[in-house]
Amino acid sequence: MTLAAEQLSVALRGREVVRGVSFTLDAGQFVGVLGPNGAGKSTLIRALLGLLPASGRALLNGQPVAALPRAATARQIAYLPQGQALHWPLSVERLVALGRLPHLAPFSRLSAADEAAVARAMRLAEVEHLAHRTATELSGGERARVLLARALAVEAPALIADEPLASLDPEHQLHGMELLRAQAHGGGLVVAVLHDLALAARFCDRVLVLVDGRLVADGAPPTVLTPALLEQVYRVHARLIGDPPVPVITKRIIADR
Ligand SMILES: Nc1ncnc2c1ncn2[C@@H]1O[C@H](COP(=O)(O)OP(=O)(O)OP(=O)(O)O)[C@@H](O)[C@H]1O
Repeated sequence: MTLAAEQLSVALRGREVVRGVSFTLDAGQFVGVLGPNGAGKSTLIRALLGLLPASGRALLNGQPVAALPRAATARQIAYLPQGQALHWPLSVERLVALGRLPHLAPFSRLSAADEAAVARAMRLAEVEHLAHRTATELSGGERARVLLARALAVEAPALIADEPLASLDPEHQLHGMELLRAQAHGGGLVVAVLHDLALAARFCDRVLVLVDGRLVADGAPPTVLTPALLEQVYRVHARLIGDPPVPVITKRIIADR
């Protein structure tokens, strides 16, 4: 499994928000996508998935994503969008089972293998105890973990998660990162948009940093997440602690006016 961007650019309402981004991501990697609010991370991901018109190319195993049938892409890449709202009062188990849709023929029922994938995903995401709850009645963090389970239930070779840690408590953030890393190190490709730099440094194999739509850094966290880069990118001071080094944000840089 490889996922690549070749000079990928996206304009929204006439403004270029992703600008000439190129990289190749391989199976076995846990890749963090970092950058300030509005940098273009979600837009880049949606363009990679072929969900937005873009110039340049997004390539899945060397094939242009834009030319692939949507169902084929959905079987290859599970997508967990940012902050998804739930509208239907489905049980959690049925919501997670929606992750199997890309594998099902129209109007067909879940096979035993589909049921097993749903059970596996719920176990991995530690949401089995929520199975019979109504999804619209979950807390924000519970909902986030159930939606992660739905993405895991796809059992796709790649998983792209847009801010999967948002609204998770510290224990579940750690569990989420362990789970995503295990998926990658088990042979998958995992890409996650993250704002927690310390967790990205601890868990990711590689980080991509976007600023104003451009890819400004790409590499292993210790080489990328230096205090100098964090000053430039996020306008914060940071200290590195531990080995491997993990950045701790200490204060904002207030520009002189
Ligand atoms: N539908 C849209 N129409 C016009 N502009 C948009 C649209 N969606 C996003 N944008 C703009 O594109 C830029 C990039 O947005 P994007 O959501 O990709 O950023 P992001 O890096 O994911 O941010 P965040 O960390 O805040 O989630 C932002 O300036 C945003 O306001």
